[in-house]
Amino acid sequence: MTNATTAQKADILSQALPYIQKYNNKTVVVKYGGNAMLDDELKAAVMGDIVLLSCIGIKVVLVHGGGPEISGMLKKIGKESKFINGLRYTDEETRDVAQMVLAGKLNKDLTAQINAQGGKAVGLCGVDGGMVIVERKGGPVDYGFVGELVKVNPDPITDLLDKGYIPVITSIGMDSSGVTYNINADTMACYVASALKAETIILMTDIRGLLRDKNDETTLIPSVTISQVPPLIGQGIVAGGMIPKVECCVDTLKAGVKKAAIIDGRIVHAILIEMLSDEGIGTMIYHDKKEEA
Ligand SMILES: Nc1ncnc2c1ncn2[C@@H]1O[C@H](COP(=O)(O)OP(=O)(O)O)[C@@H](O)[C@H]1O
Ligand SMILES: CC(=O)N[C@@H](CCC(=O)OP(=O)(O)O)C(=O)O
Repeated sequence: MTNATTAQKADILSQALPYIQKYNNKTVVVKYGGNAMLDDELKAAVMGDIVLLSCIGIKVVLVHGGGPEISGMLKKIGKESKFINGLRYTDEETRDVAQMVLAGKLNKDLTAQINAQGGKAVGLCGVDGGMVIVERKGGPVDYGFVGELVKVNPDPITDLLDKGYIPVITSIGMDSSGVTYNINADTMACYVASALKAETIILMTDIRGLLRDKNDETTLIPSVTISQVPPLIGQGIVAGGMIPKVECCVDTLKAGVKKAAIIDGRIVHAILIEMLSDEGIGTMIYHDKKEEA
């Protein structure tokens, strides 16, 4: 589009009007993380898109992870990362590293980038304002200091949104006695979007979307319904880090979020294409009966 004439640019802008109207004053949760967050140029473009969405009256909440950066820091201190079902096994030292990397480094870097591009961002994690209360994740597998939801207090987020700020939230929570926990960032995005009853949740990742064969990008599944998800996991088609993503989409839809999509964060302006055009990219997850909310 660099060679577009002024008239073409005006035309594209005017085509975005219905979408701008559709999302005006609505809450949209964007999850960003993984390898899609490692490229500085791409990261700056994503933060620019977030600022743009905020400027056109959309209440954007950015939830971010930083798994590769946590793994990198653990490696520096001589610790190997271990994942079970897409979740990091988090001993106490790993929890401390995750907290430092996510809440200390990445949250402030992303907040700074948005502010530098003219946005008004405030960086938080689930501990701030007692926003995300969790307990140690139960079940047959011990994940260590991985948190599972007890409750979300969305007030700090809605207060910021009402004042025109962009909340930038990372995936550390606390229990009722003040112990902090590591949370998968997709799961955190689900907690936040569900509590806010957001219009849409968009998960940006480093792959085209949900694939029938994860090694073949031509096998993109453009849409699935909630009831099609468990068999996809059961048959091993959805595995690893894709599990918390699809589960996040299903849980948010069940909580009343209208639209959930997994999109390719490596595509420049992927969020704008997804939100402000008819060109759905990636995979959309729907309710079984309602094709489009
Ligand atoms: N069916 C599938 N379709 C797409 N990706 C899949 C699938 N099953 C497993 N994956 C893996 O899930 C990864 C995305 O999860 P993850 O690496 O945790 O993302 P992020 O770091 O962006 O949160 C993909 O890169 C891919 O390797
Ligand atoms: C429990 C758990 O797995 N926590 C994640 C939190 C970060 C994350 O999810 O980051 P991405 O979105 O970049 O993958 C972790 O430690 O890697």
